[in-house]
Amino acid sequence: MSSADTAIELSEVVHRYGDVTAVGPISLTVPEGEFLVLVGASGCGKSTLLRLIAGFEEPTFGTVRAAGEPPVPGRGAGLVFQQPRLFPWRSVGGNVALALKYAGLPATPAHVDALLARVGLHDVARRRTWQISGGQQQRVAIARALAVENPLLLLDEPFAALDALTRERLQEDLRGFSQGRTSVFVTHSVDEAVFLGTRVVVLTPRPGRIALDLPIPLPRTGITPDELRRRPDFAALRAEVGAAVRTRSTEEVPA
Ligand SMILES: Nc1ncnc2c1ncn2[C@@H]1O[C@H](COP(=O)(O)OP(=O)(O)OP(=O)(O)O)[C@@H](O)[C@H]1O
Repeated sequence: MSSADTAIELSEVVHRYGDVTAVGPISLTVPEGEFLVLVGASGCGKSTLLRLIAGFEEPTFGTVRAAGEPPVPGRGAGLVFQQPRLFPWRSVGGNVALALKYAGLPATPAHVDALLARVGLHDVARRRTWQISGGQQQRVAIARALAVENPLLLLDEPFAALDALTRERLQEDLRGFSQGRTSVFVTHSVDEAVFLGTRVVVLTPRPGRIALDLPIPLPRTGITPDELRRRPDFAALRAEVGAAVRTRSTEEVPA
């Protein structure tokens, strides 16, 4: 693969917090346009890996490259967390406008409206963030992440705090928002991983290493979520990922 096709490259990455080795060694190449999902037991280092890719952490050993360069926090990547982390003193549109400004882009009402329309929020730009639902707040967080031009989307359990129906709807829509972009998504949910990912990586318990690296060759268009979930190959992939998560969760891996 040429480096032009590589969005993210981790080479022999180890990350330690003091004496605790949280991650690694991990080597991983993520091609452009891939939707990579990281799954694993609590504390196995998924968020640490995402923070390394975002440039919020520096690896103790090894190298991390995003678009061929060491990642710079706040540049080139849009982040979405479990909590929407919106500014309550700003309107919905004001939150998106701030992200556009921060990305060095014009924060005109037309730009803001276009981003909100992309995440299905056509008519809430003037509302305060507490006047919209939790699912809508998370859509604003996604719009804000999409404000960066051609962003790498880094999502850390973004739907974990939502009710099941809202979560399903957002999963479905995220498949659309992320089309043509590179995404890395962290979750505990095996079903969510197989539904969203074009590739699923299961991590071992701490220190997080790759236990399973599985391509997900399921159709992404022209099929309803219900049809997709009813396919035998969806069930088979879910079983394979589930087995890897359970196996690795019960083994003792020394720190
Ligand atoms: N800032 C920190 N200082 C010290 N230890 C940390 C720090 N952040 C994370 N850790 C430890 O590193 C390990 C990996 O944490 P991390 O949050 O990356 O795991 P995770 O897989 O995302 O967990 P969860 O699924 O519970 O969110 C854990 O043992 C955690 O306690």
